[in-house]
Amino acid sequence: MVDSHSTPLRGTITIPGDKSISHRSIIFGAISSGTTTVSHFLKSADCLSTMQVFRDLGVNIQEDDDQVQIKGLGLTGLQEPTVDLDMGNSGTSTRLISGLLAGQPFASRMVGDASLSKRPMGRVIDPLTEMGATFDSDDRHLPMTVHGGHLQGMRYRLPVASAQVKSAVILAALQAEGPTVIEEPSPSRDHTERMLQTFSPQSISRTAHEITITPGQPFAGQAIIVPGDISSAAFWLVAGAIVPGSEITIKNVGINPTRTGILNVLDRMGAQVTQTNHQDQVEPSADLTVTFSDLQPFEVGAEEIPGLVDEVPLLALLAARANGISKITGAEELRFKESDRLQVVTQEFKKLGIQIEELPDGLVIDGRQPWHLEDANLDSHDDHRIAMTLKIASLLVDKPVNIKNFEAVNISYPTFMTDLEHLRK
Ligand SMILES: O=C(O)C1=C[C@@H](OP(=O)(O)O)[C@@H](O)[C@H](O)C1
Ligand SMILES: C=C(OP(=O)(O)O)C(=O)O
Repeated sequence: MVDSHSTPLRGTITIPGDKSISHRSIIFGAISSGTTTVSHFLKSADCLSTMQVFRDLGVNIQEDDDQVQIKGLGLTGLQEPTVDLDMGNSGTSTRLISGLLAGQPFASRMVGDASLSKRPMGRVIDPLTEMGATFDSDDRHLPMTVHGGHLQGMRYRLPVASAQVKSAVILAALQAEGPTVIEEPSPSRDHTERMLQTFSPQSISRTAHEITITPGQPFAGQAIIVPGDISSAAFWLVAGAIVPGSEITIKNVGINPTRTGILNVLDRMGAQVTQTNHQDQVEPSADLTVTFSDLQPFEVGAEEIPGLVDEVPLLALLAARANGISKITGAEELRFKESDRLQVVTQEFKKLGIQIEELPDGLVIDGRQPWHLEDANLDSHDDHRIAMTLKIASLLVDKPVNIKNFEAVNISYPTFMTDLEHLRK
């Protein structure tokens, strides 16, 4: 697609529902008794993959605009699939559903697209095997068949701070014999824990560093309202902070503290972001308003990465507009996402003339150097977050640029361009 120099972004938008919470609402709805209704469900390709997988496991799911109704079958009511379970592009679907299927009395074969088939699955195969499931896989990648087993509870310390791995172990532990205790090296997003607390409060207890799962408890269907996705809001928070003259309000954004790392970094940079209209249901939310401001450089290290893991490409863009050298380290996990996001951000930002250096575990960016467009053919590498980051970057380029496979935005934010057009008016 072709773009030209942009005007300030001004106005108010309501962004789509949170991707992580939308996936989990289907999973917990499916394994509960009774009906679960989900409002403001994210109808993006990733969440539709999760929805189709549960239909293939025999669950009745009805859709009406952004409302979804799930008729739960309980933990023992899922049916053996007669087709391959297609996870599309979604790491979250694959890893969380692997945990659930690890305890089911049948075999399920999971497949995915080219990008997902390159992503590591050993991180769920190892703990789930330790609990009693068995896996056939292509060198610990998709396609992968999980043979559900009779699971035993265990004590497990996560080797990486990953909400997907933690959630896979939680979903398996609900079906195990005896309790499971999970220790986290540093806190990752806790949507699974909060949802479990809502659907089945007796199943979970937690302290600052440990989660204990008690199997065999009842699950009751719920009415879930999904807040806006802070990882989608982040594109507008960054756009508002870097495009001169901008002021953007984003309504009803999820501000779970395990997800708000981007707000902390913006604050340290001197960006102006205000919060109003706080709500607190299963997940806290607020309206966020950002205004253009001068930005100071920042440093982000390993301990902050889990709270902003999907926002690292956007942090690189913020750094490229800051008045100094910024450094991101401890981010090697970025190499295992839809693309190698450290390598791809470096490659694509260099085309914009941004001073960026790739580290084994991060990035160094000098925002003081003016940008010079060196190559107008940008490439999303089929990665939704790269596509949207490059689109926001292109707002500051006064020549047309192309973004190859921009359609990747459909993975998490199908209405991204509609919201951009609204803010440009
Ligand atoms: O649990 C989740 O919903 C997610 C966890 C994160 O992945 P990791 O668990 O691999 O860090 C994140 O990058 C992904 O977009 C969504
Ligand atoms: C990494 C992401 O998602 P997933 O792991 O579910 O593919 C993402 O949305 O940036």
